[in-house]
Amino acid sequence: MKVSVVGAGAVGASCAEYIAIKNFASEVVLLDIKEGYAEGKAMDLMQTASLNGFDTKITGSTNDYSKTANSDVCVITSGIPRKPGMTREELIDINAGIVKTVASNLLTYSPNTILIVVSNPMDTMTYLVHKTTNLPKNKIIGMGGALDSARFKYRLAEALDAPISDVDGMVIGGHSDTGMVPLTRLATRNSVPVSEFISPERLEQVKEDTKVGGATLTKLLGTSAWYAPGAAVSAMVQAIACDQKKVFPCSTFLSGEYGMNNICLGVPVVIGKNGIESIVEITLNNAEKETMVASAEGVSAVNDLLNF
Ligand SMILES: NC(=O)c1ccc[n+]([C@@H]2O[C@H](COP(=O)([O-])OP(=O)(O)OC[C@H]3O[C@@H](n4cnc5c(N)ncnc54)[C@H](O)[C@@H]3O)[C@@H](O)[C@H]2O)c1
Ligand SMILES: O=C(O)C[C@H](O)C(=O)O
Repeated sequence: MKVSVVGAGAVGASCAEYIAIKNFASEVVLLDIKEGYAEGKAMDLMQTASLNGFDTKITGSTNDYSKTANSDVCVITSGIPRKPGMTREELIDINAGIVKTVASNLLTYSPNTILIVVSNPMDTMTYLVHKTTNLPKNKIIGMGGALDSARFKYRLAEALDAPISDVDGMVIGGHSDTGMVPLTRLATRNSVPVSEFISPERLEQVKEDTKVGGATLTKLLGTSAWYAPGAAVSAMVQAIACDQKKVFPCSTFLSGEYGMNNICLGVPVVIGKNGIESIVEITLNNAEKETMVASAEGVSAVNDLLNF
């Protein structure tokens, strides 16, 4: 399995590191536009190999896409991150141009690859890749829900004073401060609904803390987060590499599923060797459906700002 990661910044390097540490890929190519940067990150990471016990070969490239040729999976993390006080949507002008060019360059050398889109505003960037490439929809996957769900579980565990491994939960909808839909009704502690353990008010707080998870970290760090984003991408790449057929909420192009069309939005999907193997349509209650519709309206409004 060969994986290329474009953007050797905070998220790209973290993603490469987690992929290597999990030791399922033979090769990871890091590519960045900044001279020498990806080569430096790759060398630094390779010098952890004997310490961390992995055999994955990590190499770096300054904008030479021939090095990414025949990648099974490509990850797009290139672009600018937000600063405190900004929304992800404010990144659209700069990142749309970068994502469009990067996707096209990657596909020149790896026409059959599976593309994972990370750059923000992620649902709109995923939609842009759909509209500007010929890749089938199962091969374009937006990463947001896996990260948001990990943050949801962190907040649930905190509220329940439980180990994170005891809780389960999922966030669907748009990857934005207002568009996320944490499915509190379906969250469980060891198969028991979390509402058995905490009050409705505390559960509402968990939901709100989850939705602003990225903004909270951006305020603390001065730029957006990278460890959990990198781990989330690596889990998705592993699911493809090992044909795990795991369910992750991912941004995918909807053609009627969940009553939506012509939009990329976070819904549960099965991830395996073909990328998105299937979209899982779960039964939502009316309140959840309404929140999903509002979330989709928010993403569509941002999509409308794209100039293809
Ligand atoms: N979807 C998610 O859940 C999620 C999570 C975290 C970050 N993000 C997004 O990922 C992106 C990257 O975040 P980061 O913290 O790694 O930023 P960063 O600034 O640390 O890294 C971005 C890298 O992209 C490179 N780059 C810019 N233009 C390029 C081009 N045309 N070709 C190749 N490389 C190019 C830059 O040189 C830089 O090294 C941001 O848009 C951020 O908002 C998304
Ligand atoms: O919050 C951000 O801007 C980056 C990313 O989308 C995240 O959720 O960490």
